[in-house]
Amino acid sequence: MEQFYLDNAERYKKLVAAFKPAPSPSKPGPATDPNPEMVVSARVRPMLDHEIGQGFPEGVHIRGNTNVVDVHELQQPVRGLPKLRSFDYTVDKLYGPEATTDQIYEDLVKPLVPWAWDGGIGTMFAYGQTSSGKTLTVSGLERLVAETLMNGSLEGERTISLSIIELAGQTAYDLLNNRKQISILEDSFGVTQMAGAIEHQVMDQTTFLQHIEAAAALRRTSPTLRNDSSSRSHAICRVRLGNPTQPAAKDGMLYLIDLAGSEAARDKVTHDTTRMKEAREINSSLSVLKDCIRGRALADVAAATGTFTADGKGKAKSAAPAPYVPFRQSTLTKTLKHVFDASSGRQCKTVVVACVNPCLADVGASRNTLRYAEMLRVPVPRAKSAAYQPGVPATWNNAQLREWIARNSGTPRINPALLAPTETGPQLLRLPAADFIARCFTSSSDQTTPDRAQAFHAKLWKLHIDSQQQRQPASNADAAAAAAATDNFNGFNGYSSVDPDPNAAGIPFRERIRPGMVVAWDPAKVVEYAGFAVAGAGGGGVKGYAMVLCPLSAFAGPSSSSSPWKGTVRDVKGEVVVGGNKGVSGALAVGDDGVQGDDSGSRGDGVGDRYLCALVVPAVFPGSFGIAVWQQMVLGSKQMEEEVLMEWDEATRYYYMTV
Ligand SMILES: Nc1ncnc2c1ncn2[C@@H]1O[C@H](COP(=O)(O)OP(=O)(O)OP(=O)(O)O)[C@@H](O)[C@H]1O
Repeated sequence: MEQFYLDNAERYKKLVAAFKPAPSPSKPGPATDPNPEMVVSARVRPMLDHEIGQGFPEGVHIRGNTNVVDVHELQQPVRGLPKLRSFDYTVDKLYGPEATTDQIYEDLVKPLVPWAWDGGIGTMFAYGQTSSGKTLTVSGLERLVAETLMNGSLEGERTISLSIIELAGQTAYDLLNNRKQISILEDSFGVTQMAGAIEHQVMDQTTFLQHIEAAAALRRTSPTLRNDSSSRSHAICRVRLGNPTQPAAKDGMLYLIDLAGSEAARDKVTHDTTRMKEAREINSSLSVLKDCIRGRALADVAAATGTFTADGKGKAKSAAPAPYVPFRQSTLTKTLKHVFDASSGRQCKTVVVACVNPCLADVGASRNTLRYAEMLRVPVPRAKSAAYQPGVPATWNNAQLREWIARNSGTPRINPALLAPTETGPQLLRLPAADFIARCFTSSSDQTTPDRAQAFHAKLWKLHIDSQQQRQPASNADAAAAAAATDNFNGFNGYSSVDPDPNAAGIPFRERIRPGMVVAWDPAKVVEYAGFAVAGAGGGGVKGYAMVLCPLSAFAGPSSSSSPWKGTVRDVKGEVVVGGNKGVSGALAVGDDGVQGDDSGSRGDGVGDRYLCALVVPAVFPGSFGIAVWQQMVLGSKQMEEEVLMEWDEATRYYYMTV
C-alpha cells in the first residue's frame, strides 16, 4: 500500500487540491452544544522529516477555521485511475501542526487543575496510533501541571501525592518503584486500590518533574515491552490532592493518561502471536474505555437535564434507564473506577486529546483515531443552557454559586469551596438534603447547628423556587405579554397551578374546581386505584395529592345508543371506572358511598361532584413530585380536602409545592 501511495502521490495531491467539501455538515443532528464537562479534541502533528523524505503526502487536512478534519484516502478501482475517498470528522477542539502543547494546556488541561485542587476529579486521556505524538503531548502537559500545582497560584494548602503506574494487558506495574508489579483491587467499600503502588508526597516542582522523568525513562526501557514500544501499554499518572484543613473532605484527583496506541495497519504484518494478543487486549481495553467515557458523560447529561438522578438510582417512572458504564470490564477502567462510576456522586471533568499522524501511509489508523474521538462526544441539548441571572440558582456556574454562598451563609461563614467544590447551581440543588447539611458541617467552623444548615439549605431552595416563579420571559414581546398576564391573571405564568383569576383567592376552592387544579385528599381508606398503588395509603396522616383533569361528566363514552361502552369511563388499563353494567371498579373506590357508577354531577351521596384526576406522586428529589397522567382516579369534590399550589421547575424537571 505504501508503494501504491508513493507511486500515485502526484495524482493524490491534485485530487486533494480539487476536493470540495459538501456545503452542509455531512452529519446533521439535533441542536446541541459541546459538553463543557467532557471535551474531545484532536491534535494533528506535523509531518516528520523522514515521512517527507520518503515522499509521502499529507492525508489529514484541517478544514479552515473549523473543528472539522478531512481525511483523504486513495483507492485503486478495478479499472481506471486511482480515486479519492474522503471522510470528515468533527471534534470539540482541533489543533493543527503549528499548535503548541502550551496552547493545548491553556485551553483544555489548565482548568482541570483548580477543579481537582478543590476536590473534583479531572482526567486527561491522550490517545492515538503509534508515533502520533501522544508521549510528546502528555509529557509536556505533565510538566505544565507540575508548574501550576507548585507555583503558589492556587489558594489554600494541599498535600500533593503522586503515583505513576503502567498497565500492560492485565498486569500493572509501579513506575515509581522500579516497575514492581502491583495489583488493582476493589476493597470492601467499593474503592479501587492500587495495592502495592507507592505514593510519593511531593513538595516542589523539581521533585515532581524528577518523578515524571524517572517513570518515562523506565517506560522507554521496559524489559517486558519489546522493541521501542512505550505505546503497547497505558501509563496513568495520578495526582491526589488532600486538604489538610478539612480531613473529612474528599481528595481531589487529577489523572493524566497516556493510552496505548491503537495498532497501525502497516505494523501488523510483522507481528508474532504475542504481539497480536497484545494488540487485541489494547483494542478491547480501548473499546471498554470508550463505553465508559460515553456512559459517564451520558449519565451526567441526563442528570443535568433531569432524566434521572446522577447516581443512577431512584429514577422517575417515565425516565430512560441509566446508561450502563462497564468499568469492571478492563483493568484500565477498573483502575479509574471513580472517574466512571456515577453512583460515587463525584463530579468529573474529562478531556480527550486524540493524537493524529497526518502521513498518508497511516491514513487508515488516523481514521480509526478520529472515528473513536467522534464516538466519545456526548453533546448537551441546547435548550438546557441558560444565561447567568444573579437571582436564579439554576443558571449559576461553580464560581457564581460560590460567590452566593460566601455572601449569604451568615456567621460563622460556610466555606464555599467545601460546600460546593465543583458543583454548579443546578448540581447543588440536586444534592440530597442530608449531603448538603453534612457538607455544611465540614465547611464551617464549629458553631454550625443542624437547624442553621437546614435553614441555609431552605434559603437556597426558596431562592430557587422564587426565581422559577418569576422566570424571565425570553423576548420583549414575551415580557409584555407576561406583564399583561400578570396584571390580569394573578401572577399566572403557565408554570404553576395557581388560579389565573385574581379573584380566585376569595372563593372556596370547591366552587372553582378546574382542570390543572391540584388538591389534597386522604388516602387512608383507599389502597389501590385502577390497579396502581398510592404512596401514603393506609393512613398515618399522610396526604395524597391529585391533579384535576376534567369533570367525570366529560366522559360519557361513545354516544351511539347501541355501543356497549355508552355511558362508561375507562382508565388507561381499559377498566371501567364508572358506568356500564360493571358498576364501580377500583378507580371509584374512593370514599365510602359505594354507589354504582353514574357520571352525573352531585348525587347527594356525600361525595359531591366527581372529577377524573391524575395522581401526583413523590419524585426522587426532596419535596419534588411528578404527575402520573395515566394513573387516574375519580375524586368527589367533598373528598378533596384543600387546594395545593404546585409549580414546575425547569432545572430538575419536577413539580414542587409552593405557597
Ligand atoms: N506536535 C509535534 N511537533 C513536532 N514533532 C512532533 C509533534 N508530535 C510528535 N512529534 C514527533 O513525532 C514523533 C513521535 O511522537 P511520540 O513519541 O510523542 O509519539 P507516540 O504517539 O507517543 O508514539 P508511541 O506510541 O510509539 O510511543 C517524535 O519524534 C516526536 O518528536
